[in-house]
Amino acid sequence: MSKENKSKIWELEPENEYRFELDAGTSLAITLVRGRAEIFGAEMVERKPYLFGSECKAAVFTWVGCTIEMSQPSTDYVSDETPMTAYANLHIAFEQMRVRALAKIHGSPVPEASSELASEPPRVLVLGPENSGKTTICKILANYAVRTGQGWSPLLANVDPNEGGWAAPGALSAAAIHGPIPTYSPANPLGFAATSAPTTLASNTILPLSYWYGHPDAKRNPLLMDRLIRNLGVNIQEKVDQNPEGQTAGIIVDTPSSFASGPAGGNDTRQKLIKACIEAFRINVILVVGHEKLNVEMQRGYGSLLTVVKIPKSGGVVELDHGYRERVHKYQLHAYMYGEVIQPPPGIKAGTQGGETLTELRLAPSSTVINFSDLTIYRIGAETMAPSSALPIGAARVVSEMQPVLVDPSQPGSGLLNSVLAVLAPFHPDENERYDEELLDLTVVGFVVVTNLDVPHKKMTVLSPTQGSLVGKTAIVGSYEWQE
Ligand SMILES: Nc1ncnc2c1ncn2[C@@H]1O[C@H](COP(=O)(O)OP(=O)(O)OP(=O)(O)O)[C@@H](O)[C@H]1O
Repeated sequence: MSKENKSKIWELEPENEYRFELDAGTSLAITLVRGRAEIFGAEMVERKPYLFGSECKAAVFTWVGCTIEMSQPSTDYVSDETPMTAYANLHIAFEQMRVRALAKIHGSPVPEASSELASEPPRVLVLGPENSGKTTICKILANYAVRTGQGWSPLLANVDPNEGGWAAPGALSAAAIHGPIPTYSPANPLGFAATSAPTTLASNTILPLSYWYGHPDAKRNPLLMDRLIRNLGVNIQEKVDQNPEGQTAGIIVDTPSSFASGPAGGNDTRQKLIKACIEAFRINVILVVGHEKLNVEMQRGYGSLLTVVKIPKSGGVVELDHGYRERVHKYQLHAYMYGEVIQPPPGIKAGTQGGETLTELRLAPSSTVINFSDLTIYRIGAETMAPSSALPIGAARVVSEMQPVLVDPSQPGSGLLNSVLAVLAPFHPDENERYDEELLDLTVVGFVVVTNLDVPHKKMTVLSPTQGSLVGKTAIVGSYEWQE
């Protein structure tokens, strides 16, 4: 049998979903042969092979029925039980909020609404336990909004540092979504970002705003999480104030699963972080994915101020274990540096990744040797091996959670080798506007990885996706490491 003959045709009934999971090192191509279909809300174009790789797990859903053809997947099945109707109804409710919000700004008659809240742009917080499909729901809702043809560009904010989003894992970020978000690899879960390759843009590139938290677990440094969430909120609010009309599409916020699990009660860390999100993004709708206790807790805490809706979890969501998540972080950093080009499976000649042709997605990072003194590196809050002279005057060895501590690359145990560093935007040019913790409020301009430390010569080698000079720049190191 020729390799081409291994492809398989599936006929999907209306409202059915074809689900698949790929093993490491394999790729898959799916072609829509007839009918209409979508991948997490992004419509497929007929007769175009869509490639998937890097252990992608996803689904092709159809409202009206379709025929799809695919090359050999690892695990696959069709389900006729999906929560898509519930998600579509949510989208319709949000759409009405957008239309009313826009009418209000234009001074046009506002269609009847049951409450004052319903005439505001939807500002949605998605909460749920691990593997409940939160990120996927955010993607579906954003994709349905851009698909309406009304010109909406909803903001998508990712406050789950474990997710990666458009930047490196460890970042919190937000971006305006102008076109459908493709799903083809967990290395780019929220679509193509321009952060690593401003000159090699895919047509549907996203320009995110990012802050660096630096660790996978939101509870490791809740004070820093709180501050960065509020920074994102302030930044977004500035944009809303400049262009209220452009922001009627609203915002959708994806959260870490740790926000959903833990003891109830107002003083709990996760409660504080949920509150930080609600305040920072001026949330008016909370979606709780398949979690009765959390739903009741949110109803009690916020039900009188905003709308709390419990929504079903999809049976298709895959349980992701720790090993998989670590591999995904590697894929993400590799894709950040080199781009990601999925090799088509045997028999497929030309494929697309989320509708983009492959050649545009390959990058060439640069490896540069710099002096230790060229780049100033800090670690936030953690005790480091820095000499006491590097600590702020009067500070004891125990440092506060928010204290930026200078890292000396020449000290043994600096922890810099193979570390991911977030390079920050410059400090305020006016000395009088500077303040102690300004570092925490600077956005990320890019990421580099320390690939070699030459202590005797006080030099280090860094891998960077762009050629830009690092001299005089400031960077933060967290707990992420990467080796090719
Ligand atoms: N209907 C589906 N069919 C197949 N795979 C799916 C489906 N829905 C989600 N998935 C996959 O399941 C995995 C987990 O989903 P997702 O990332 O949305 O969950 P999450 O709740 O955000 O996870 P986390 O615990 O990281 O916060 C992802 O790989 C996603 O692509």
